[in-house]
Amino acid sequence: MLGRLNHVGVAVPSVDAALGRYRALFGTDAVGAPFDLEPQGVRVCFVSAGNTEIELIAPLGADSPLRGFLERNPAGGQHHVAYEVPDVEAARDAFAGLGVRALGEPRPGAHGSLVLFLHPKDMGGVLVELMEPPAAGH
Ligand SMILES: CC[C@H](C(=O)O)C(=O)SCCNC(=O)CCNC(=O)[C@H](O)C(C)(C)COP(=O)(O)OP(=O)(O)OC[C@H]1O[C@@H](n2cnc3c(N)ncnc32)[C@H](O)[C@@H]1OP(=O)(O)O
Ligand SMILES: [Co+2]
Repeated sequence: MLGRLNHVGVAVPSVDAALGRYRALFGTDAVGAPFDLEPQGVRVCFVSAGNTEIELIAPLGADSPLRGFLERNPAGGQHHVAYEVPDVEAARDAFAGLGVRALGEPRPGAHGSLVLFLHPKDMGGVLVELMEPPAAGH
């Protein structure tokens, strides 16, 4: 049901403040440029980690889905894992058949392709992001 691990989401209080640490950990060239994804309520920066990526995310706006997580974990922490699936809606239906709840509707994510989240309480305590493979160049 799940394909390649695309990224690991790491919540931080401030993406921009975290960049120095990630440049030291992975090298300057591995760290992309931060950008705002307002419809998803997050500021994002991707860090290349060889066979996958780290997605640094910080809250953007009062209704950000990260607010509760950062209240519980003020220093930040590992937030979600994102797996590629060929068709997000088909995957949602397959998971629904297993009793796994989707959170909201499919929406364009940080790579421009459709993403959808599965409830951590139905996934062994892990917030799982389903994402369609990004187009070349994303
Ligand atoms: C889309 C852009 C980008 C991309 O890759 O393209 C992103 O990845 S953006 C990532 C941010 N967006 C989201 O996370 C959207 C989906 N998330 C949500 O809808 C909420 O964050 C939700 C419902 C997972 C959690 O909401 P909230 O923090 O308000 O907490 P709740 O009280 O409703 O939590 C219920 C229950 O779940 C546990 N929980 C919460 N977050 C996580 C987590 N990240 N990992 C594991 N478990 C989590 C929480 O502790 C509660 O447990 P309980 O035992 O009931 O206390
Ligand atoms: Co993500």
